[in-house]
Amino acid sequence: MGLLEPRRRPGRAPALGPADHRAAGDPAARRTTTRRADPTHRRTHMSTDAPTDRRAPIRTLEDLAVDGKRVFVRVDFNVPLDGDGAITDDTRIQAALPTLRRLLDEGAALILAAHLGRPKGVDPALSLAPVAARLGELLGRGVALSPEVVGAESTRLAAALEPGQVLMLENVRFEPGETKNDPDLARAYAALSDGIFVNDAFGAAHRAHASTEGVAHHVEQAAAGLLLQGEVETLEGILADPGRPLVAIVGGAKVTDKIGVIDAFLERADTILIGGAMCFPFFKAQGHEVGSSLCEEAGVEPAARALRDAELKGCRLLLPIDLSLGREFSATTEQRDLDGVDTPDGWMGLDIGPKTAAAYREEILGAGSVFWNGPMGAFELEPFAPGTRTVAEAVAETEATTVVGGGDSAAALQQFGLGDQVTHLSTGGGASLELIEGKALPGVEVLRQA
Ligand SMILES: Nc1ncnc2c1ncn2[C@@H]1O[C@H](COP(=O)(O)OP(=O)(O)O)[C@@H](O)[C@H]1O
Ligand SMILES: O=C(OP(=O)(O)O)[C@H](O)COP(=O)(O)O
Repeated sequence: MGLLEPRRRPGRAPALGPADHRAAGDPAARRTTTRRADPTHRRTHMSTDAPTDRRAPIRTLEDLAVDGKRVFVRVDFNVPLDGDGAITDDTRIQAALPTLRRLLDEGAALILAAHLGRPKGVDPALSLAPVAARLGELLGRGVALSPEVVGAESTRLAAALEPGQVLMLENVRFEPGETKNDPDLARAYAALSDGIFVNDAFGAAHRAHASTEGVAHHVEQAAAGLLLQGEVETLEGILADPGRPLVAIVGGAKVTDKIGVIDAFLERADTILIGGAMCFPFFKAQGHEVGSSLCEEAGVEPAARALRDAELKGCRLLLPIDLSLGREFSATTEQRDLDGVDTPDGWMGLDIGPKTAAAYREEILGAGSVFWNGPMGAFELEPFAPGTRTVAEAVAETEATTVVGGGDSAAALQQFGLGDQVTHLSTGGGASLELIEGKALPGVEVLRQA
């Protein structure tokens, strides 16, 4: 995703859907094992190797005393802007409101820190001014913006704060020490507060930066905000104790970026549904023709290994059985359906076909829990949106617990007007994937109780 592009909810007895019957009798379904999803099935290793089992709990707002205190709050307000610098999607600002309102209601004054884009030094186009203005509207109170990140002016403005007031610092990435996790900068952040740090920036929790990780070492109290806490609990929950069957849908463009996620789900999921350009390295590994489809060469070997691992681990890894083809990556390109997956020369697969979409829909409707990351095709091109739309509608419709891991799948859900019909729509793309992979997120680890 581009820097300023959009960032982008009980289980039922899972009946075997028609897709199971069709696929079980149909070698073209390319499932690598024939084991059926069994709702009573719990892998024994589930309880032993969930990535977070051994970690201490995270400190939360319950652990803080903020009345009459100035609190340094890190939020992820990395929102998309249009060419005129106007915010086109304020989801991330809205998502932080419960934390901010609660701290204000408890008598705190807030010093907010956030990044926008990836500036190299000060860049007026990436000022947080429009964000401060929008936050002020949403909170119904003024939000002052310091013209700098740290320095005499920020110190003066922070010192003058009364309970209930909000000060936003300029884009923390205007300071070169931010992304280097410079301890002096981290100390300067802490000094603006009364020794209290709240991290609610889940989308940036995979970054060990001065305002996400470093500052926590220089305050007396550090805790997770409600958003970060909810994100971590939900994502860890779907790994540790998912409703069965657990169906993971992995799409998008690059296997190499998401092989860690596929590996994590090979250990835990009952079924993995592969879509998007992600399927072509799998097809290549199986000896199929991919035509001029986007097929990441470096993904072929990991895909072959994932196919072998799926057999070994008894995870159903399903690949498309039909495709929607175009001549080129364009909304106006010549289009045809392919019943099968051997893509002819001069054509590229730009979406899963209707049979695949219908089969994936049945898997999702029969799931106890669903995790989705990555679109099923080039959904931003209307002719190639139907596969992603069918999956999005099934994710919205299923009674399963549904977790969508940010990024383009979250954008797709919003595009189809279904963003509010899932159990959990993550505000973090990279952060949610790293957490699912079992990686430690620095911005979360630093909040664990000693
Ligand atoms: N078959 C395909 N061919 C080309 N591009 C595709 C195809 N399927 C999906 N894509 C592209 O993949 C991109 C999203 O991939 P990715 O960044 O991996 O997803 P996410 O942001 O959800 O992690 C979209 O821009 C979409 O156009
Ligand atoms: O938008 C973000 O990440 P995401 O695109 O992975 O959801 C976060 O604000 C982190 O931004 P960064 O990837 O510039 O550190």
